[in-house]
This record gives sequence, structure tokens and C-alpha cells, in this order.
Amino acid sequence: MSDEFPPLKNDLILRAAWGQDTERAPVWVMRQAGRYLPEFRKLREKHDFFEICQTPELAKQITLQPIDRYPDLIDAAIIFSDILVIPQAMGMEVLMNPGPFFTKPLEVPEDVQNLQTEGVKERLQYVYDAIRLTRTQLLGRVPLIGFCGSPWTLMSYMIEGGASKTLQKSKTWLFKYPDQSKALLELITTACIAFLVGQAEAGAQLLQVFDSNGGDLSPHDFKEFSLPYSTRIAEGVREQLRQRGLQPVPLTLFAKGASPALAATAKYNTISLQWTVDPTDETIPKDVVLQGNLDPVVLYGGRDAIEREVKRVCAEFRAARPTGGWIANLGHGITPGVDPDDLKWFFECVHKYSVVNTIQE
Ligand SMILES: Cc1c2[nH]c(c1CCC(=O)O)Cc1[nH]c(c(CCC(=O)O)c1C)Cc1[nH]c(c(CCC(=O)O)c1C)Cc1[nH]c(c(C)c1CCC(=O)O)C2
Repeated sequence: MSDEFPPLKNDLILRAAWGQDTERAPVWVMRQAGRYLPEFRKLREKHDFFEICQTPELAKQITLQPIDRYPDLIDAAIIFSDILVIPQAMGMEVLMNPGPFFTKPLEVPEDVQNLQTEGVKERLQYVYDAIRLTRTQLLGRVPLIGFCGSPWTLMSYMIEGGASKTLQKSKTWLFKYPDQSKALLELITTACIAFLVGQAEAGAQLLQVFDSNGGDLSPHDFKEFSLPYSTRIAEGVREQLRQRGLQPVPLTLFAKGASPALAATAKYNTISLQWTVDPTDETIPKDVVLQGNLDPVVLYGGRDAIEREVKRVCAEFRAARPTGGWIANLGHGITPGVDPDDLKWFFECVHKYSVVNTIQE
């Protein structure tokens, strides 16, 4: 399997994800292939969002855009796709206009019976094809990240029908129909495990679970309705990779807004922190690798602010992980208005200030 693709020239992020010390922190950003890039917007004018996801050649082209624009500055690619491909593969229609829009969201627990839970892994074949093609054309420059949404975050989209500030409908399910909610979370968990294993089989070298709505739950409900399923994904993926004789793949959990100490109990190799978390927080266990966590809005603050904030964040992470185990990133996705040159400056600052002896000045 490993011979299928060109040899890897930059394994910084893999070493960091396994907890090893690195010369400097590896860096990538969530949503790095996205609307802040003029080359993305140009391609997007001609193609529907999910058409791009479903066309391996287009998904590959967009995945490579930031890698081509920032050569030697960026340490990972992330496959161009969306967390909502799982609900689609379960038979739900999802459009992007401009945010995600479900034409028939789940309204009552009986609606769950209409989901097509058999064959989900197979219907996502286009993602595996995109991953294979991208790995080939990356030419070993950097590792490729695969991903999925967490069961709770996907459940909330399937019920809300799109993004929501309050999550009133989906949280109502948790309080009104806790058992049926757990049954739905189980179904989604099974799909997530199969999908992540499929991505690793196709060549994804690191896997990230996005629990973007995890922090909208009380710690009690997070422990009841989100954490157990994210934990099961980590266990299930590791187990299935082992059974298939595949190399282990490092796993990252981004439980946005949730307590990092709780997120760490899910036993992922890495937890991704949003900017409201102090990486030196004593409650975070020392054996988990950290990813993050510059406030994405700093990228609008100009070069001096970017440099100052990167320097500060680098010092914090070095204090938190003196012997390595940090992947530099933003605390959430990069937003559409960022100047691509300011992102370049962010990468340059991370290269400079995450080297051990420069941050001790
Ligand atoms: C919640 C969520 C979604 N999708 C995703 C999440 C989890 C991360 C997070 O919390 O932001 C994950 C995602 N979405 C996308 C990626 C691609 C890889 C990457 O570059 O990170 C990834 C990893 C592409 C995308 N997904 C989307 C875009 C922009 C839409 C467009 O091109 O029209 C991109 C590049 C659209 C999308 N997709 C989703 C929303 C809420 C939106 C609209 C809001 C927004 O635009 O940021 C669902």
C-alpha cells in the first residue's frame, strides 16, 4: 500500500502527531482551500460546491491550490470535501446556497427510518478516488489529511437543516427523545468509522474529526451525547485498520468550544484547540498532542499583529509542550476576507518563532 504513492519528503506533521519533537512546529490551517483564495473563487464560479466534492479531478485541483501557492511553507494538505457528505450518503439532499441547506431535515425520530444506513461507505467512493488522485499528484510534498464530522455535529445539521446559532431543534431532540437520539448517533458513528477507514485505505495519512458543535452542549450533555461517539470512532478506526493490516494513522479531535480536558479523554492522538483555550491549561493531560490555536481574526490585524500574536502563541505552546507535540493552526477555519499574503506571513512567522531557540529570546 505505501509503495503506491511517491515517497514522503516532509513528515513533520506526522512526527508531531505521534508526539515527537520537531525542528519547528508543522503548520496548516483549517479551510486552507477556500474562498480567501482567488484561484478557488475562480473555479467555484464554474462549479457547484458538491459537484467539486464529487469530481476527484476538481477536488484534487482545489486541495493542491494552497500547497502550490505556499510551497515549503505549509506542512499538510486536507482533502477538499465537506462533513455533510455523510448525511448525503445516507440519502439526505444537501445543497450549498450559500451555506448548507437540507431540503428535508429530520423532524421526528420516525424520520430516521428513512435514512439509508447500508452502503454508506460505498457511496462515498468518490472521496477515496479524490484522495488517491491527490496523493499521487502531491508527489510526496506533504501528508494528506482526511476528515469527517462528529456524530453529534452531523446529527445537529441533519435536524437543524443547516447552520444554527442556538441548535434549538437538535438540542430539543436530546432532551425530548434521548434514546432515539442515541440510536441516531450510533448509526452516524458506524458511518463515520467506515468512512474514515475508507479514507485511510485510499491514502489519507492523518484523520481529523470535526465536532464543531460540541461546545454548544453543557459539559454533562457533551459527555452524554458527543464524547462517547467520538471515542468510539477513535477505537473503531484503530481496530479496523489493525484488522486490515494497515498502518496506524494519527487521529485528531476538534471539539470546538468544549473543555479540552474532556476532549482529551476521547483518546485521540491530538486535540485541536480553539483560541479561547490557553494551551498551558493545567487540566489538559500532558500526553496529548495539541493543535491550534491562533484566533482567525488576527489574520485581519496586519503584519505586526500577526507576528506579535504568532510569537506569543508559539511561546505558550512551547511552555505547554517543551518536548514537542504541537501542530500550529488557527483556532477555527480561515475566513473568506483574509488576504492570501497575510496568510503567507502567518506561515513565515510560525516557521520563525516555533524554532526552539528563537522563542526564548
Ligand atoms: C461545520 C462544517 C462544515 N464543513 C466543515 C465543517 C467543520 C469545520 C468547521 O466548523 O468549520 C468542514 C470542511 N468544509 C470544507 C473543508 C475542506 C477542507 C479544508 O480546506 O479545510 C472542511 C474540512 C470545505 C468548505 N465547506 C464550505 C466551504 C465554502 C462554501 C463555498 O465554497 O461556497 C468550503 C470551502 C461550506 C460549508 N460547509 C459547512 C458550513 C457550515 C459551510 C458554510 C460556512 C462556510 O462557508 O464556512 C459544514
